[in-house]
Amino acid sequence: MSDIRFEKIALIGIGLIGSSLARVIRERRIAGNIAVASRSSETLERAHDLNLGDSYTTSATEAVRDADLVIVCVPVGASAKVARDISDTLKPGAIVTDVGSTKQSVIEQMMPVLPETVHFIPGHPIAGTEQSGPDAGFAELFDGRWCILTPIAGTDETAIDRLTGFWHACGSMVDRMDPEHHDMVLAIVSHLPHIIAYNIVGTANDFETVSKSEVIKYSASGFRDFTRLAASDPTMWRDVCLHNKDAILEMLARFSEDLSSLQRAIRWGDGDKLFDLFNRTRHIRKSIIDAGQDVDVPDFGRHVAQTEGHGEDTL
Ligand SMILES: NC(=O)c1ccc[n+]([C@@H]2O[C@H](COP(=O)([O-])OP(=O)(O)OC[C@H]3O[C@@H](n4cnc5c(N)ncnc54)[C@H](O)[C@@H]3O)[C@@H](O)[C@H]2O)c1
Ligand SMILES: O=C(O)C(=O)C[C@]1(C(=O)O)C=C[C@@H](O)C=C1
Repeated sequence: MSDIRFEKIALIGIGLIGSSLARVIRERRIAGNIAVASRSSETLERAHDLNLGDSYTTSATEAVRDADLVIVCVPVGASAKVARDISDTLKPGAIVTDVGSTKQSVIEQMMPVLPETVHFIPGHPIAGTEQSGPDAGFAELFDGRWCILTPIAGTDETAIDRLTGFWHACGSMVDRMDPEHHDMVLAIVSHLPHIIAYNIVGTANDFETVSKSEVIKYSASGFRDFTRLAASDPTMWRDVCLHNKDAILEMLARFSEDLSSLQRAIRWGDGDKLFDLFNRTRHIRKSIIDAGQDVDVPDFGRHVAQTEGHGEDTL
C-alpha cells in the first residue's frame, strides 16, 4: 500500500523505537525519504547495514534539513541537547515530535529551544520490549498499540491531525492527554512495574542463601516475567526515573503503604483481606484481556540486546 504522507522524515536516534519506525515507514511507504541520525558511528553503520534509511549522519543538525517530520527517539535526558542541535536547521512548518516515556520533562527541555516556526507535538507510543539498539526493532511493534499525544494548548490542529494520521499508518490507535496526567498514568502502569522488577531481581541477586544458579534454574514463571522487565535498557530507565521523579515518588509512596498493609495481613493471618485483594486484582487482568490489550511481546527481532550509550551524558 502506498500511503506517502511526508516527503522526508528524520529519525534522531535509531535504537529499538527509531529503527521500528524506520522499518514501518519503509514497509508501508509512509515517507519518500528517511534520514537517520545517530550520535555513534558504530550504530549508524549498523543502521546502514540493515538498510533502515535513505541517508545516514552522525549530525542531527544535518538530518533534519528539509524534513517535514522530525521524530526524536533518544533517552529522555538527551532531549534538550537534541533540540539545541536541530533548532537552527528545522524547516519552517515542520512537525517535531518525540517518543519519550515521560512528557513534562521533554516539553520543558525542548519547547524553549525550538523555533516558533515549527509545530512541536510531544508523543509516546505505548509499545516496546526490553531490547535496545537498531537490531531490536520490528515493523509490527506499533500495531494495535496506543500512542499518546500531549499537544500544548494552541497547537495547530491540522498538524496534530497529520501526526495522528502518521501513527495510524504505523498501526497505532491515538489518544490525547495532558502531559501532567500522562506522567502520572505512566508512572503507575509502566514506570513502577519496571522499578519493582529491577528491585526484586536485585534482591534475588543479593540473597546469599539462595544461589544464583537456583534463581536461574527455578525461575519458571512469575520471577521470569520480572527478569524480562529488569533486562530493559539501563540508560533509558535511569532517565525515566530522573525525569518523572515526582509522579514516580507519589506512586512509590502509595505502593509502599499498600505493601505494608499486605505485610500486616500476612503477619496476622488475615485470609479474608488477602483473598479480597487477590480477587479484586484478578478482575483487572480479565478487563485487560476483554479490552484486547493483552499483547504479548512478540519474538520479532529478538537479537542480543545492543545497549549503546550506558552511563553517558544523558542526564
Ligand atoms: N524501549 C521501550 O520499550 C520504549 C517504549 C516507548 C518509548 N520509549 C522511549 O523511546 C526513546 C528511545 O528508546 P529506545 O528503546 O529506542 O532506546 P535505544 O537505547 O534502543 O535507542 C536509543 C537511541 O538514542 C541514541 N542516544 C542515546 N543517548 C543519546 C544522546 N545523549 N544523544 C543523542 N542520541 C543518543 C542511541 O544512539 C540510540 O540510537 C526513549 O526516550 C524511551 O523512553 C522506549
Ligand atoms: O513491554 C515492554 O517491555 C515495555 O517495557 C514497554 C513499555 C511499557 O512499560 O509498557 C515501556 C516503556 C515505554 O515508555 C512504553 C512501553
